Amino acid sequence: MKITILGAGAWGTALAITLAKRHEVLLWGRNAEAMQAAATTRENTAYLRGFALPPTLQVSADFDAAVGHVCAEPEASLLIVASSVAGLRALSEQLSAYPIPNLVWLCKGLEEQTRLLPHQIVREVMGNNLAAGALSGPSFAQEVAQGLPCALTIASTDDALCERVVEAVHGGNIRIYSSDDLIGVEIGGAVKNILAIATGAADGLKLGLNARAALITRGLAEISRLGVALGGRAETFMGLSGVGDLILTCTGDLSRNRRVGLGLAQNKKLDTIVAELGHVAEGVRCAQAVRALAQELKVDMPITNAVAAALFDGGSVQEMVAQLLSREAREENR
Ligand SMILES: NC(=O)C1=CN([C@@H]2O[C@H](COP(=O)(O)OP(=O)(O)OC[C@H]3O[C@@H](n4cnc5c(N)ncnc54)[C@H](O)[C@@H]3O)[C@@H](O)[C@H]2O)C=CC1
Ligand SMILES: O=C(CO)COP(=O)(O)O
Repeated sequence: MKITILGAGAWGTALAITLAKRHEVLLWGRNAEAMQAAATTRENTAYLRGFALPPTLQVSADFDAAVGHVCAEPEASLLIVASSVAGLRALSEQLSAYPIPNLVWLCKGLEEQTRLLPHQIVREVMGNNLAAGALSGPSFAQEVAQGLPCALTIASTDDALCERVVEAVHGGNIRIYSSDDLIGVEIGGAVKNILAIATGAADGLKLGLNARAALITRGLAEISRLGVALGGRAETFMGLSGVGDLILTCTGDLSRNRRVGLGLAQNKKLDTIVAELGHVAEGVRCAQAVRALAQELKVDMPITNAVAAALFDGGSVQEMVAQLLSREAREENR
């Protein structure tokens, strides 16, 4: 199969390395100099240092050639957008000029200004008729690049697209499950990043494993409440893109979002933490949007609110913890 991956960040590069073992893969990045260097040194030093790009993997900064790679054979190709949420709209607009056969995106979050989920951005720009979906689930780029086992969910209402993604990605050490609950899968992927910031902060403050378990569990309740209010299905949040990715991101030190929380606990400034990461932390970008959406829908999301306050309202993580602990007692399942 011919596969183009648009976006040569950590995740796009890791997936390209993996899929190039089985398919004709082209990895596109917008920085021509960096792509030229990656093509020559066979390493993406800016985003995924230490992992060799397979000799068969094509690397390019030529957008037209990258999209042409998959448009020529629509029956045997897949286009994957691996940018951050912030880049999805611009890339969708660029793609509108091409006869795209099918499209998958990997980003997790809400668009900051519009509060839209990735599938809503794609539909707004490219219309409803495109075969499209989100590939999500617990998947640290570095582990996937190493070839370690991983399970993901492809979410789309288009069965043929799900089959195409299974054909392209399932196999070796990667398992792909399908779901038609796009809202549920995308809400799980977006909100877990905010909860990973909270858990990183709690761990950084050395609040203990009990606190960590409580945050993850009550975080799952927040994801589920918001997701159901938006039309997602409760069972989705018990799956890979819900509790699966939540556990990974809250507990794994490879998580950039968790590292934001750890940095806040050291009283570092948010700007400094983000600059040191060198990668996107989507939880920072969408915490305000999720807080506003929850308020609008009257969904109770105290952990999300506390994280947004610590990030943007001048609060400290110590205050965040105090605020959460001072809440009144309540029934667990309401
Ligand atoms: N790194 C990981 O382990 C995983 C990341 N994700 C998600 O995938 C998305 C990308 O993550 P990473 O690759 O890790 O981020 P990264 O920070 O390593 O790279 C971000 C990529 O997005 C590109 N980008 C940003 N704005 C763009 C624009 N306007 N036009 C074109 N490209 C643009 C950057 O050039 C870069 O290639 C995020 O939404 C992240 O939450 C999902 C699963 C795993
Ligand atoms: O989504 C991820 C793993 O599934 C990566 O999480 P971070 O963006 O926090 O590193």
